[in-house]
Amino acid sequence: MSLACVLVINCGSSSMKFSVIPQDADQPLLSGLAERLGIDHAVMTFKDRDGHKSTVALDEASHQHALKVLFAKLDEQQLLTTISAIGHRVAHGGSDFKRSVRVTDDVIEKIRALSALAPLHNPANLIGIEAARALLPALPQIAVFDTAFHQTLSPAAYTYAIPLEYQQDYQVRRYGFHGTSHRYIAAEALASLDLDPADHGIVIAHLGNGSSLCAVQNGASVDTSMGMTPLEGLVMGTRCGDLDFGAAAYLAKCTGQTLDALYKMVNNQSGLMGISGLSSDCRTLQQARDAGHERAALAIDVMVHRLARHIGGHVTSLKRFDALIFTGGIGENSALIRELTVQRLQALGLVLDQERNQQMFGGRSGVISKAGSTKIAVIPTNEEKMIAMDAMAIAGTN
Ligand SMILES: Nc1ncnc2c1ncn2[C@@H]1O[C@H](COP(=O)(O)OP(=O)(O)O)[C@@H](O)[C@H]1O
Ligand SMILES: CC(=O)OP(=O)(O)O
Ligand SMILES: [Mg+2]
Repeated sequence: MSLACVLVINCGSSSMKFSVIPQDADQPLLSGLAERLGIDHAVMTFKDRDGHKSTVALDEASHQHALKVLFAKLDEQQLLTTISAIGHRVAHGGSDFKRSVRVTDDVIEKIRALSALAPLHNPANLIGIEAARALLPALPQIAVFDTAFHQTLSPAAYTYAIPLEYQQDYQVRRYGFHGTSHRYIAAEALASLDLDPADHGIVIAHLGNGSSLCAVQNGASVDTSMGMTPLEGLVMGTRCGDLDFGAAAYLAKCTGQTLDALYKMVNNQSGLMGISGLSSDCRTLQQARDAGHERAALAIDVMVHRLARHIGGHVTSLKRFDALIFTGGIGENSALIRELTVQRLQALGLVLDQERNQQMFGGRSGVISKAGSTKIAVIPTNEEKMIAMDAMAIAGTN
């Protein structure tokens, strides 16, 4: 085994995920997560190649400090010298970035300029890039954008129906997110579902804390549910997804809240959390629903209703419909959400195999539809692997 590894860094608003991936193997040598950054009681969890976990408290709840602790750990485990490139997840690449790129001063400035379009994500991504640059200045850094895979959307799919000047002057349009995950799943599906590379159509449901759908025609994204920001579309952990702008304007008038306050409300206090009043976590809500918690049950119903409705919409953006694929923490693990969703899709010819559905969790992959149905499958996503592959390709050729 060659020792060359890619360090993958995914800085979220309050977390930092990382993974050390060898060039010639799938399994990370070390991976983990720093949580509660910017809040308090921040902790960092490491998982070694055998799956053993250890957790340390962070003295300082910042991304910079979390990166320092990570680099100290890499040094202690003699992994630091194996790293030959660093790959970063960047949420918003706007119209500037159609593919992954090597980070330069100019790239950093463009990512900074796009921060207004992804205020929860891009500033955190930049902290990761700048801290890694300061700590390991000699290594090539590669930015991998959530938006890049959706650059194939047609104007019909990305244009909002407001005066076109706003798109021309302010780049207000649909960009879409989770593209690294959708790209990975689209490639995996080709082989595992035996699709014709030149003639296929699939809908991917990436359901995690943030959730989005993607319609993929012959390997290219043709439609997606997230918009100019990662707020639009499906019901998520704390994000409301689609909301009538009229309702927001009415609320602003009735409650006297500013636009900023309402923007925080729809991003941070809505979705599953807002409806249930209990939690943003799907697992917690499923347990509460089983115990008779009415608002938890309503939150799940609303999420599933929106999901099925959008899947139907995304099918209309395809020329043919070969498969519905579930991925992400909820999509990969929740037999209940998959069952409730597919129940609503009978008109599309989707029929679930109950037994197979129940067996699909914890990283398993397979078809969960009955014979004769349009295929339904679960495929675990791997954004880190995709980021590592891009980083290796770009670092190796530059
Ligand atoms: N067994 C499970 N059943 C239902 N939901 C689950 C299960 N395991 C994880 N989830 C849900 O997955 C979501 C997190 O998804 P994930 O993709 O890991 O998040 P992130 O977007 O932060 O990467 C949470 O809502 C969590 O409750
Ligand atoms: C873009 C987005 O929603 O990302 P996440 O799922 O990490 O919040
Ligand atoms: Mg996610």
